[in-house]
Amino acid sequence: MSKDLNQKIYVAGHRGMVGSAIVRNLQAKGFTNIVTRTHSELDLTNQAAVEAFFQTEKPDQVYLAAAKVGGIHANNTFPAEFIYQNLMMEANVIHQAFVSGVKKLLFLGSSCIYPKLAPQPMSESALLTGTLEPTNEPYAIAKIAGIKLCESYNRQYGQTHGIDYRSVMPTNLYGPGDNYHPENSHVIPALIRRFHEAKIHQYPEVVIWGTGKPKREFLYVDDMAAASVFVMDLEKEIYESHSNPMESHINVGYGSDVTIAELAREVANATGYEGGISFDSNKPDGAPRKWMDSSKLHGLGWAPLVELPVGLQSAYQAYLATLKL
Ligand SMILES: NC(=O)C1=CN([C@@H]2O[C@H](COP(=O)(O)OP(=O)(O)OC[C@H]3O[C@@H](n4cnc5c(N)ncnc54)[C@H](OP(=O)(O)O)[C@@H]3O)[C@@H](O)[C@H]2O)C=CC1
Ligand SMILES: C[C@H]1O[C@H](OP(=O)(O)OP(=O)(O)OC[C@H]2O[C@@H](n3cnc4c(=O)[nH]c(N)nc43)[C@H](O)[C@@H]2O)[C@@H](O)[C@@H](O)C1=O
Repeated sequence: MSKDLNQKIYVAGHRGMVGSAIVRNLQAKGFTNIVTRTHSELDLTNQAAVEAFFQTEKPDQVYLAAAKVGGIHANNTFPAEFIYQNLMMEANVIHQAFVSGVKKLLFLGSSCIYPKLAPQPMSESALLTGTLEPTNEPYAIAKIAGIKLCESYNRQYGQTHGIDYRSVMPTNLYGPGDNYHPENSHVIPALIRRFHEAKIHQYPEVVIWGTGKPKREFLYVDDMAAASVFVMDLEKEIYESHSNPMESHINVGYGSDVTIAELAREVANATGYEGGISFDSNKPDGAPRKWMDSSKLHGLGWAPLVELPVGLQSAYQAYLATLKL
């Protein structure tokens, strides 16, 4: 692990759920030179602005946790924004990082890069072996492009310029800093909000989108941040001993998954809601299952710490805190 606590680290997306957790993790480890810009200070889709930023700041390391992010409905409703903004942010940041001399970069992708019907659990080698889930194909294509940008810059310039750009593929994430929008968020923040409101207003029933049968694997955001810093800081020889240059991304999962119906009962428990639960099968289910094979990362020595019921309690407390702001 790198011991230089003064190296300049740019965390792109530092006000987002994952970016803010990465900043917390780095600060707890004693890193003192963390560079950040809000979206309004630096629009990462703007090539000239990104070039000027990198030429001025010349960071040593980059965590690329900025992205256009949303749940199944947002992905399905705004496909142009998801593909365009993510492609632009990735191309601008990865290229300008390279041009300005950044040696180490970590790109955050997503488990939706894998085919809709990939064998479970999904290993890194499942990439580009089948058709994607249609509700988030544009976002997934952009995330695959991010992986390929990192791989291509490593292949062409790794030896000559000493660069080492890595990609982590997170499973579905949740925790403090999440987006609680009623339609555009992911399932956990959506259900925390819906169950909380149902408890307060004593609604007899909460409606869950889809059939409740899809399975998802959920990882607490501070575990994701820890995994990101772990992968960034792994010695090159150790990282490469577990990866193939043509398959340089690495999965970050929790280890087990639950059905959406089981999740709904967990969220009801976490929020203290005692009414009924029903399912609206007119809403999309999305991928039937997205269970990650995280054995590569576990083999390198990383494991998650936060179990789902504990993480949901913490996420609920974080949601309640947002209501007092
Ligand atoms: N949440 C999840 O379940 C999962 C997330 N991921 C990936 O993890 C990463 C982080 O996601 P998460 O923290 O949840 O997302 P958030 O939406 O919480 O944060 C995204 C961040 O990106 C910033 N951002 C978006 N567009 C721009 C832009 N044009 N210029 C500058 N900054 C921009 C946002 O700033 P602002 O808010 O000001 O717009 C925000 O700080 C993403 O790459 C995402 O794809 C992967 C799998 C699952
Ligand atoms: C992280 C991942 O996130 C997205 O994919 P997804 O895994 O389908 O994520 P989701 O959290 O939105 O839904 C998970 C499941 O839950 C069900 N569900 C029930 N009720 C609600 C609900 O109220 N809101 C939401 N959003 N889903 C609900 C929903 O129908 C689905 O079956 C990608 O687009 C892509 O962005 C990506 O990478």
